[in-house]
Amino acid sequence: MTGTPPRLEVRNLVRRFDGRTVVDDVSLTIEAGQVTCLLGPSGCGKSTTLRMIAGVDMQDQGTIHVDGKLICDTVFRIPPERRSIGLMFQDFALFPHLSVAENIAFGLKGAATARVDALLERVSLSGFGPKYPHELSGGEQQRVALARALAPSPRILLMDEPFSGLDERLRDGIRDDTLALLKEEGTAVLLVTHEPHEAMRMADEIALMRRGKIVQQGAPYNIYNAPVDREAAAFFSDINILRAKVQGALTRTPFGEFLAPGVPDGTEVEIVIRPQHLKIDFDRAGRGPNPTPMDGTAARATVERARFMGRESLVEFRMEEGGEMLKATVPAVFLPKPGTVMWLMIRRDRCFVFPSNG
Ligand SMILES: Nc1ncnc2c1ncn2[C@@H]1O[C@H](COP(=O)(O)OP(=O)(O)OP(=O)(O)O)[C@@H](O)[C@H]1O
Repeated sequence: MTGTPPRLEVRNLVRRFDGRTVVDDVSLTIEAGQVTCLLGPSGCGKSTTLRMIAGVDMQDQGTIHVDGKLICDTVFRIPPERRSIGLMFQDFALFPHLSVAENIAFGLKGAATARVDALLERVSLSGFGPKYPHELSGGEQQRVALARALAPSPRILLMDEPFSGLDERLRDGIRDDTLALLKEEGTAVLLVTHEPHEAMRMADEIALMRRGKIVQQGAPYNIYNAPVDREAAAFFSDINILRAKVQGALTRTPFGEFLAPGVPDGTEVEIVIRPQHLKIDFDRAGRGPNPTPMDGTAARATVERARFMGRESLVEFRMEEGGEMLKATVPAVFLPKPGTVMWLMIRRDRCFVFPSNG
């Protein structure tokens, strides 16, 4: 790799309000042309992190660098308007008394017409320049806000829940269009969201945040398929949990043994299984499918409930051994009658074993 510094580098940011640590030692780097999603539940400190990077709030500890240059520590501080950082918020915050063209030109110096026209065309709003924000639909306002944020070609764009004000059915299309434009512009983007689906759709990298800390960071595939703990797994989908005790670095379940290396004997562990990783097979006169190394042992279970969810069916089973309830999703119409005996297997490579949190 070349020695080019990252576009944005945040090191060890801490922010306290009334003695409570709301952002707790957050570090992040974002490269040019990369979209990073700061993902976490409401109140975990995402917006506060963004506000410090924007310069509208100040950290109690830590540093922020852009292209290797210090823009803020606890003593030195470049004001927000000189950071070359663009902002886009949930409510779009367009100036109501300015036309669309004036809104987009707002952060530009000198002759701006060519850039405004090019951006209007790029967001499919050619001819909308003289209109006013109140004359636009939510989706059109979003595109104007995006064009305005990108007009001065900021080094970094910070986006705080930029799609949450939009009609659910329009959101995915708008997300895709927005992503395409962000990639063309080559800006480094930090996007705050509480929606895993949005992060999976938009992000090159996800930083998963919880109670002020980044608990895991990586490509969406890795975050989904190698979660650091049960909470991280549960943030992305419904999960099933099987509890079992460890004996000799192994734990026994109805689905066979699982490795639990380094876990002391007698410790309770949780085996986490996503509903789509349960495989269902029919009972053949009391016999089930033969075990494979990938799927391990099959276990008998009885259907308790089956519901059609539109894209998939959700089937709830009670395990014969142990009596635990497990949910399975099937990508089709599959509605077995309650009481039906079936066999379940699990994708062993997609299960996670974590020490029990009690
Ligand atoms: N100026 C402030 N004074 C006191 N407490 C604050 C202030 N700003 C934020 N907080 C608190 O800090 C915590 C984190 O807030 P923040 O807005 O960063 O979370 P968030 O993850 O962005 O959540 P949301 O998505 O709900 O906005 C919250 O408990 C909030 O009440």
